Amino acid sequence: MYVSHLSLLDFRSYPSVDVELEPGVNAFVGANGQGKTNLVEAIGYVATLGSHRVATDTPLIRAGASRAVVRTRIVRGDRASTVELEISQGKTNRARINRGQPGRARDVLGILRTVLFAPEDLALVKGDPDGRRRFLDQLIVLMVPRFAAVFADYDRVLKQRSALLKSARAVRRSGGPEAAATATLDVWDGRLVELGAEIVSLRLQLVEALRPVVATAYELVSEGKGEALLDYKSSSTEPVDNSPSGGGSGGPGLSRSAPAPAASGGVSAGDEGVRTEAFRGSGDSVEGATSVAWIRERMVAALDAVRQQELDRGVSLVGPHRDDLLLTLGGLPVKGYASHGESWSFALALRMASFWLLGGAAQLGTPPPSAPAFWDPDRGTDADPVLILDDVFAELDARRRERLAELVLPARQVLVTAAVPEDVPASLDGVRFHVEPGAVTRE
Ligand SMILES: Nc1ncnc2c1ncn2[C@@H]1O[C@H](COP(=O)(O)OP(=O)(O)OP(=O)(O)O)[C@@H](O)[C@H]1O
Repeated sequence: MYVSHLSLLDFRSYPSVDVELEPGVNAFVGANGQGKTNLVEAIGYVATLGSHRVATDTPLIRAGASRAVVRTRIVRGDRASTVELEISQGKTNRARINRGQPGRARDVLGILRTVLFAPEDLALVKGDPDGRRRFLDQLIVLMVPRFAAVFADYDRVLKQRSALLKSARAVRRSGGPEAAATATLDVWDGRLVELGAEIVSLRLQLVEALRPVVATAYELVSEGKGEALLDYKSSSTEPVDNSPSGGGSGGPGLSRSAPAPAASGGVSAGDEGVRTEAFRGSGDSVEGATSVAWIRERMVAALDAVRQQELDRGVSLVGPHRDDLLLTLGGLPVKGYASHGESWSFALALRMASFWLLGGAAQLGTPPPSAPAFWDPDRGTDADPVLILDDVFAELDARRRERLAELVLPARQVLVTAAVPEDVPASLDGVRFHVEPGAVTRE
């Protein structure tokens, strides 16, 4: 697929702009702060309904305006769709597809797929677990848009449950009775487990599918220096982390998980908890430990074990919001051990692997990787995502620049931003645009 037209109204620094794009490479070049990232951020927003730079929508609306509009034309095979998104201050965002009636923004998910590389990706490997959870969840929604509702429901339940825990703590501190709050807590626990187990299961399946692809991508990006491994660490089966940010190394408080059921091929979660690494290369044995029913069981037990701690602290300690994607290189954690260059290569490998998994591998002429079990990929119909490389080449040395350029070149469409023309590798030949405040001119 590719984006053939982008039109912005009051989005970031643009009062109004129209850009015709081509399949292949489109490079946006201009000095710092001219609005290059704003353009690709808008395209990424149409695919994910989120920005790679900010967590809320307000900064996306031009200062002084009350709403922003992003309109794109997306070509897939011999079909074209128009998607128009209205981002409003203090109101629900709306979407129009093919100039139809305005509807829910969420309905546009799945029409455009993008994989975006940006300097912010370094935080994906070096930062808090939150970014890595978002990486997994965003990829799941790109594959199966309807799961966006599961994530949204989980967030809502988590908020309600956490508020309840806080008020129970306050009642208790003032010497009041806790019984009413804990009875309501049981109801929220049911919803938390139901939705949480589904999310953990999806993530485990995705990690399983990503693992070999990330290893290959890392080998290609770094030219074979070290083995890149992924592993999923679940708070539902691991000891609870008592640190304020959560998701770090385990601390005391929760008994170790029981072995997986016989249906899982006898794989013991044991000291490893639900660590997908335990299932590497073990064929169908991963199914038992990724089954929603099995995870649900573990989550119920984990919640039971931490109930008192949760009431003491007023915080939800178990569930996918406390999990992490563990990244290791040559047996050592990336965070805290890997060099700057190695961390960068790992981040690039995660994005490259996402691109291949979403269908980009077809362009490379290599066999497509195995899809996660929850996804039935629609390969072969121009499904490969649009690749966005935002300010990435300036961060890489000459060899890795060429390496990355080689890998992305076969993609159906690549959008590149760079402050100076020399930052775009010569092999990425295509259309160039000059960007200056409020205007984008094709060269
Ligand atoms: N909501 C907004 N309203 C008005 N201007 C905004 C808004 N958000 C960002 N800007 C402006 O947009 C500009 C940044 O644009 P952008 O991040 O696209 O720059 P860039 O060309 O990618 O720069 P660099 O090369 O430094 O990464 C800044 O001048 C910033 O003040």
